[in-house]
Amino acid sequence: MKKEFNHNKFKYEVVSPASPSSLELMYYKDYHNADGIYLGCNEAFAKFLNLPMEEIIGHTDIEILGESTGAIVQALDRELIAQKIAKKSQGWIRLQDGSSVLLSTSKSLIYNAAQEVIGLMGISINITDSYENEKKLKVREEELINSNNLLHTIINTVPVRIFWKDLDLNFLGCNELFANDARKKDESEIIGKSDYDLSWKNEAEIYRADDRSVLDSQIPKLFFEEPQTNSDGEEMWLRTSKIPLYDSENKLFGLLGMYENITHAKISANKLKESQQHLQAIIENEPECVKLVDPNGRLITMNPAGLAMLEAESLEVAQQQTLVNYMCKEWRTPFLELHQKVMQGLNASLVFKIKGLKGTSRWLETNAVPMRDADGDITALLGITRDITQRKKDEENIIYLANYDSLTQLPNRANLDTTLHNTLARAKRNTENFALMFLDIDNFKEINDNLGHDTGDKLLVEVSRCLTSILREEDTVARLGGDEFIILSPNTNANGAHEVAKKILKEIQNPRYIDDNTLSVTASIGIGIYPDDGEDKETLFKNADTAMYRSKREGRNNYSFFTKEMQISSKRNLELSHALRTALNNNELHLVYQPQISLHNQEVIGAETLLRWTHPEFGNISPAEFIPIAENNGLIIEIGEWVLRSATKQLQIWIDEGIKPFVVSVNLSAIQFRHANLPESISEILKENSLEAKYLELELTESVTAKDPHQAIEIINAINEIGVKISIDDFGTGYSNLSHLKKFKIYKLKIDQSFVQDIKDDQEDRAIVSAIINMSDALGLKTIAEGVETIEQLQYLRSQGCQEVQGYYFSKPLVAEDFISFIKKS
Ligand SMILES: Nc1nc2c(ncn2[C@@H]2O[C@@H]3COP(=O)(O)O[C@H]4[C@@H](O)[C@H](n5cnc6c(=O)[nH]c(N)nc65)O[C@@H]4COP(=O)(O)O[C@H]3[C@H]2O)c(=O)[nH]1
Repeated sequence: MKKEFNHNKFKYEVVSPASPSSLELMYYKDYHNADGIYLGCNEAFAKFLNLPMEEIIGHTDIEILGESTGAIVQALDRELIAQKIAKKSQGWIRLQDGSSVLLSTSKSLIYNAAQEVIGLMGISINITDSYENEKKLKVREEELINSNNLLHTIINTVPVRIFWKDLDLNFLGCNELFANDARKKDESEIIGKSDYDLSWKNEAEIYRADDRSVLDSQIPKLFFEEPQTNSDGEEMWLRTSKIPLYDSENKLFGLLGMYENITHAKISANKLKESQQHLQAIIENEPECVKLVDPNGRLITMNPAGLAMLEAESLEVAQQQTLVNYMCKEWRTPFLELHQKVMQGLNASLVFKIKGLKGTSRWLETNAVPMRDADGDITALLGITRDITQRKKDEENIIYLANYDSLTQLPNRANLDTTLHNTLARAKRNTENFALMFLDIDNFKEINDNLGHDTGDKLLVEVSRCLTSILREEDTVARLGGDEFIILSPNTNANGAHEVAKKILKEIQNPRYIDDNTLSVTASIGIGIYPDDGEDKETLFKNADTAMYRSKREGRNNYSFFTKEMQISSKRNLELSHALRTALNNNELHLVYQPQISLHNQEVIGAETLLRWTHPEFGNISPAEFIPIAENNGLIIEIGEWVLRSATKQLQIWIDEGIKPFVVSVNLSAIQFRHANLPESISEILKENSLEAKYLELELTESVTAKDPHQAIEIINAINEIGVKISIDDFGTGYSNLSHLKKFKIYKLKIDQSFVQDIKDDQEDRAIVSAIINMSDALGLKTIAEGVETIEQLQYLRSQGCQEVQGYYFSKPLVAEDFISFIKKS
């Protein structure tokens, strides 16, 4: 049977006293039977469950809280009842609306008189909110701890010294690095101390002044550099920032200071600055231009030497135009190419010409390299530029000197060679003619010798001017040296050359007033025409030269074209010249002797020695042909000596053989005559052959003595001193000066055979012969006539008082044996 529960009483006694607290949930349940029917609860409980009282009282937990929560509550209740203990517990329960609440519950058991548990009373407090608050608080606390830890870690990890001070400038805290700098264990030894208490006492006042200024102004002072002395007395450099500190109410309570030790950086920076200054000083004083040009070709900077080259008073003035505008036009593109090359990372150099702001032109040579930033990107062109104007001038001068004749400023041989080379190439290409002329001023040596080299030089300059003015622009006049000029006339045939040569001969004769002398000169010209007279440089040169000699031979003041006949003769000349070199050794030379007869008694009084050359291939070659060749190739000295030696030797042999001594005359070439040791050589030869000097006579042509009469007198005197006689050959053909003739110690004049030949018919020749004999007589000289072939000639000569003769009339030149027979016969 169900035991009735006096719930009204219970309600009064148990629920009421607790009811003042609206937070406490009170209830009691009947557990007389096991279902735990609610017998009562307070308003708060009903409100908590959001149920009217009548839906609670008389109902079980399963009915009120639902199957699962109700069963759990009932199980807990039953556990208490079984254990017969009251219990305070906390636990979540899930309400019918799905929400969960945390209840702090105290449950007490209700006994009947028989001490049997008949019910249970519970008081619960909904602590869900306080639990949540507590949880949030805990999270915040943890966050705070974490951020504190983080801050602490940061403060002690960053490589920056950090400290903070109060308004009295005492330390409130610091990081480990700061404590370390102050040689303290940690911040505990810093807190409360001032800068005066730390190792940087000396700087304390500076720091505090900074602190005060930050606190007074409440304006942060950032990144300033200041010194510090550490406890070891070493000076350090700091980069410091100081910031005012505010509390949560925005009230200033101190300052935060941070600094980095920048001693190393400072030293490096100082060193860098120092070396930069050093470098700057070098660049400023560098005599070469140092410049930086940006990628767009604008001048970034330039040293004074560079500004001077641009004739700019300052960098700003120089920067008013882009650098390329200073270049002379033809150098702008190469300069832009150089700039581009450097901007692509290559080194480059260039020689170019600029015009400065004041108009001065300069040659410059630049070496340019790319300048890169820390990332390796090219930011500018660095150029070192030197002024090479003088070098260029020198080079031009050298090129000029190498190509132009310094006296006349005409192209020289080297220059002519190049021009000739080009003219040849063009003429070949276009099948054109051109003329090459050799021009030699007639008797220039006499002008030089008589009027002096200065006058000679001035004359050459005048002649050069004359030639240049006559010729076309495309013609070239070159001076080869001395009085030799070359005229190169492109696109000119023989007719054209003919006109040019005529014009030159006419104009060159114009009188010129030089150094108080009025000079009128003539010239001899030789002309070669391409391609007829030579298809290459050498042949043309040679042939024009040959033609020029023809002009000379033909009396000067004229021009000659090169001819086939000259070509043959020049070929033969060349061959003979070669053959002559071996003639002596091959015994191809021998002497013949032509008797000289006294008209007084018809006796042989002498012999003229004449040279003969018999070549195995060319046969007998006339001395008139080979002597000039020997003179040209220099063999005349050797051959002349051989003649002298052989003739004197032969005479001595004859004398030794008992022949009555007579005089042998030997022809002396002009070259032999002027050879330095002629007198010594004659003495030696005479000595060698033990011949008395009086038996030797030397024949000189008139021209030999005419060339340099003063020198000729000296040589003749020296020969006379040895005792050797001298006669003048071919007299009458040259330009002998009678006054000079008197001074020469000669003893005989030889009348040239050209006068003798026509004596019979030519009145003029007769007059000349007669005049020579008379003059010779007057000067106390003997006369001999050569080339006497007829009795008429002989008679005339005798009638005029000529003393000696030689010629075919008496005998041809004879070999030694025949000559001796001739003597013996006569
Ligand atoms: N028509 C004609 N000719 C006659 C007559 N009598 C002599 N002759 C030639 O006339 C030339 C005279 O010699 P030259 O006037 O000294 O002219 C010489 C002389 O200048 C030069 N010569 C010859 N031998 C020597 C030498 O050993 N040394 C040098 N330097 N010159 C030489 O060569 C020239 C020519 O010599 P050659 O041919 O031997 O010619 C010789 C001689 O053979 C004559 O009655 N009628």
